[in-house]
Amino acid sequence: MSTACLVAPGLAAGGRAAPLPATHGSQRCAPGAPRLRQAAAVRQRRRAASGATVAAAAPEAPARSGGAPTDIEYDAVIIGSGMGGLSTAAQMAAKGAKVVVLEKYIIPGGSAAHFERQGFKFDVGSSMMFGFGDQGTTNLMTRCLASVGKRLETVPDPTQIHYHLPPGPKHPQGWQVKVWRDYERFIADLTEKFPHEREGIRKLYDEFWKVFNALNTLELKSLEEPRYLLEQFGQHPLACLTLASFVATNTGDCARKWIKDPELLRFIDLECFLWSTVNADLTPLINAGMVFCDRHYGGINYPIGGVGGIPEAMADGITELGSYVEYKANVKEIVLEGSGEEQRAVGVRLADGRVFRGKTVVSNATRWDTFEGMIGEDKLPESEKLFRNRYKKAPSFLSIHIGIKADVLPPGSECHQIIVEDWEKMEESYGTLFVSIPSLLDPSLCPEGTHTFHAFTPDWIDNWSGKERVDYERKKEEVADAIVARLERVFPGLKAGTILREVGTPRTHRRFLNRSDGSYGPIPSRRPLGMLSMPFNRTAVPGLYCVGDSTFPGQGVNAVVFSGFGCAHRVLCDLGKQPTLPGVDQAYNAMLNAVRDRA
Ligand SMILES: NC(=O)c1ccc[n+]([C@@H]2O[C@H](COP(=O)([O-])OP(=O)(O)OC[C@H]3O[C@@H](n4cnc5c(N)ncnc54)[C@H](O)[C@@H]3O)[C@@H](O)[C@H]2O)c1
Ligand SMILES: CC(C)=CCC/C(C)=C/C=C/C(C)=C/C=C/C(C)=C/C=C/C=C(C)/C=C/C=C(C)/C=C/C=C(\C)CCC=C(C)C
Repeated sequence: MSTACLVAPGLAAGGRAAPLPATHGSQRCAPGAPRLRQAAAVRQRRRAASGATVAAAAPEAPARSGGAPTDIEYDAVIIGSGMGGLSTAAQMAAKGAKVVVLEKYIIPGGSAAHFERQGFKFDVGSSMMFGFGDQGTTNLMTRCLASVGKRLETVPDPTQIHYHLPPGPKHPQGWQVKVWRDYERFIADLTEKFPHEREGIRKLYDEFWKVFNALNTLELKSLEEPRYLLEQFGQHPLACLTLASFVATNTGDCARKWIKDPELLRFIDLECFLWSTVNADLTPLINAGMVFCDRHYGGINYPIGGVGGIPEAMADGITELGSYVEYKANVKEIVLEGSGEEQRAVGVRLADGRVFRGKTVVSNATRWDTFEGMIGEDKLPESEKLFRNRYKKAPSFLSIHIGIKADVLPPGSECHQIIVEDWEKMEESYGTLFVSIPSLLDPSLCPEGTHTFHAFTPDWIDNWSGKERVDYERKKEEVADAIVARLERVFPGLKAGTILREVGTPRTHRRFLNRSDGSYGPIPSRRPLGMLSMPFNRTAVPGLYCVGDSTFPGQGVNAVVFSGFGCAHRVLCDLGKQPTLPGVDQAYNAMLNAVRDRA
């Protein structure tokens, strides 16, 4: 059985979990409450929530599907209800636009959905949630939900990650470190492992704060829109100049400026790899600033009832604002009208023959699926050829969802853990093991005395191609057994304590998430020019926009939500629903394209 074929969504309603105090300078966070107290509090809040009046996610996700009319022209026809597509729809609907989101699957969320088996609720993919803070401007999840009148109860995670690391010259037995929500505690623990790098560690992580503090002052909108940029430069010149000075920088350059120890540099590579799937040299510094600081500022927060509650709440909010989310709507073609340079996207055609017309079309599918599948390889614009030279598909994942007996977990286990046994194999298939146990934060996800345990590791579709059903099923179990055996080092008794297990492969991801080769997203084929290499939302086809992890800033739920904020803003300007500066707009975008073509 595959990872994401049947879903019974259901989640809690209720008020927001009490935020942890933030103070680094003024912005660092205290560690979360002890686990047991926290779990009891969650149960109590869930009980209270059943009678709560706070606007929150409603459980019946796909209930409103099926009613989107085909006889109107939408402001935007949005392909895909991943968090990129939904956040675009939410921002547009909140500004009074009429949109329709067309989703091939039966529920919203894409990589950020969840599914249920025998009383265990599992996240399909995403489980480490950034952007749920309630201060600043980088709390994109909170703000996106709020734009459609929703707010989810979340549980603060006291750590972002517990790393289990391989032996090295300074640590012949291997070593461990936890990224605490409390910034100073994390820095102190890391410094204890590398006392000779005390100053470098502080300087490097302080550099990330410069980026984050700048981002956290700006209103976050489309970087393709000059009026907004000019306003931001006018209101926050220092923040904008700081970001401008970092736009072309990668994290590796910055790391080597401050750190010399090769083992510590490998750790910085891993800090990047775990979310960007590439090492520090290929990871834009601006993205790193966002990830390495928001985990201490807004913190990592788990939505009670499961990650899939986020897209469900968004879909509800969008429909409540008079727009539409349509499931089992498989877009086969982007309809183009006109000829030559005049050709523009005017709608989409579904597999069942229905046509939805729009003033604009926004694709949340990957760029490969959008241009190969829905437009045609023969019509590939030059800019997309350039994209394919610069970016390739990241591997997919092998996913093992396990329902386990609670006593398998060592006392004090953290929700998110990473295991690397050999630095040389970190980036290889099956090299790094990722573990997520969200029931540690939200016990409502599974029966009492059990936990939901999701282990995953990078894997390529080629490892699974051309296999007959029986061989495919056998290989799935063999590979999963080998990974479970390796996990036993950290979780002794995992195999014996397994109640149920389901294995998903890159083929599963391709089939259910509709992502080319099941890929996690684009990764640079060569050193990128910081954030400048990745395309924004406009495409070379007039009227067609892309959103999601094929656009700046790339993979990550909060990242694709940012791309949704940017996309909605750009589309609304192009529709004349938000102010822009027409003459300057054209010149600015021509200049931006010229710079990016050379990037
Ligand atoms: N934080 C974590 O722990 C974690 C883990 C895994 C993934 N992620 C990230 O979550 C992010 C979510 O990304 P996203 O919004 O860009 O994409 P997505 O893949 O989540 O969503 C795309 C949606 O488009 C739909 N779709 C594709 N082709 C279609 C078609 N022809 N017709 C109709 N619908 C179609 C898919 O079914 C899917 O629902 C990704 O960046 C991923 O890397 C995060
Ligand atoms: C004109 C121009 C261009 C410029 C000028 C200057 C300026 C003003 C600039 C500005 C800029 C900006 C605004 C930017 C922004 C940015 C952003 C927002 C970014 C964001 C990012 C984010 C990210 C990247 C995120 C990510 C995350 C992720 C991916 C996560 C993941 C996770 C995982 C996978 C984990 C798992 C683990 C375990 C389970 C263990």
